[in-house]
Amino acid sequence: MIAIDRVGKAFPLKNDRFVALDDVSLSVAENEFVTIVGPSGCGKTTLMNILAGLETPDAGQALVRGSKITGPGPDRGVIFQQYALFPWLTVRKNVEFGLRTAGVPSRERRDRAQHFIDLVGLHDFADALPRTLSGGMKQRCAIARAYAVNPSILLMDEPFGAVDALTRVRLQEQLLQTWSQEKRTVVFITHDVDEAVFLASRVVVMAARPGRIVEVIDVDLPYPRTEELRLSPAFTALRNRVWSAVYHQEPVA
Ligand SMILES: Nc1ncnc2c1ncn2[C@@H]1O[C@H](COP(=O)(O)OP(=O)(O)OP(=O)(O)O)[C@@H](O)[C@H]1O
Repeated sequence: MIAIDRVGKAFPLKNDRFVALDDVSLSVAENEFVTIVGPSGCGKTTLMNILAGLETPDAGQALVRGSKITGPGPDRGVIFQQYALFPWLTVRKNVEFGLRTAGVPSRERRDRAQHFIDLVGLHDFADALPRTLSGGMKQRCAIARAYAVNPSILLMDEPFGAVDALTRVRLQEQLLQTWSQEKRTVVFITHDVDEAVFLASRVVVMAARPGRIVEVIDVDLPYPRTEELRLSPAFTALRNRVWSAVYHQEPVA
């Protein structure tokens, strides 16, 4: 579905260049949920921007279904940490927004928006303005909006970074519930090791200087993922493994 093939990206520094990504290769299967975790500056956002079509690699290429990514496209929905909702539009109008620009007729627009508003549990807030919603609700609205245009890929960059710990756990469970009902290929970036393991079927661990993949860890735990599972020894063992891979990285000589 997604193929990242020996991608490299450098940014110019004053008298030097900063290698944000060095020889990064990764394949993501259709409807797979992959998380990317790593320390600050390891190139996670740069990689996401390449997949979103907002940056181009200097070396290698990124492909979706065999076609090179050359720009943003409706096959990929992007969700950032900032909620990026239009403050003057209601939840419903925010969710309908992408459908309107895609020229979907109003009846279908309304039905599709309602479906995804219900799916993320915002039915009672469909006509509310974003400022009246909590951070978690805003992010659920952003997820509904991304889903509504029916992308086959969801690219999520620290989407739950701005909410409190308890809300974050709820949002993770809610996202998995949405995903299990409407499967998509998901690439999800996070700093949070627990989040990375809880959500994914594979965790990609990156390191900095240069930005690269150091390990890909299979999360061999069944879905649906429950609170019980989060407290299980199997989860803890995997979490500890990912933690070590992230926090005991050897700098490259
Ligand atoms: N447009 C740019 N120009 C110069 N340097 C850049 C640019 N974009 C990113 N970088 C540098 O590339 C490195 C990787 O950045 P990136 O945002 O991809 O890392 P990250 O892993 O997402 O970090 P964080 O977790 O802190 O968001 C950083 O050191 C950053 O300073």
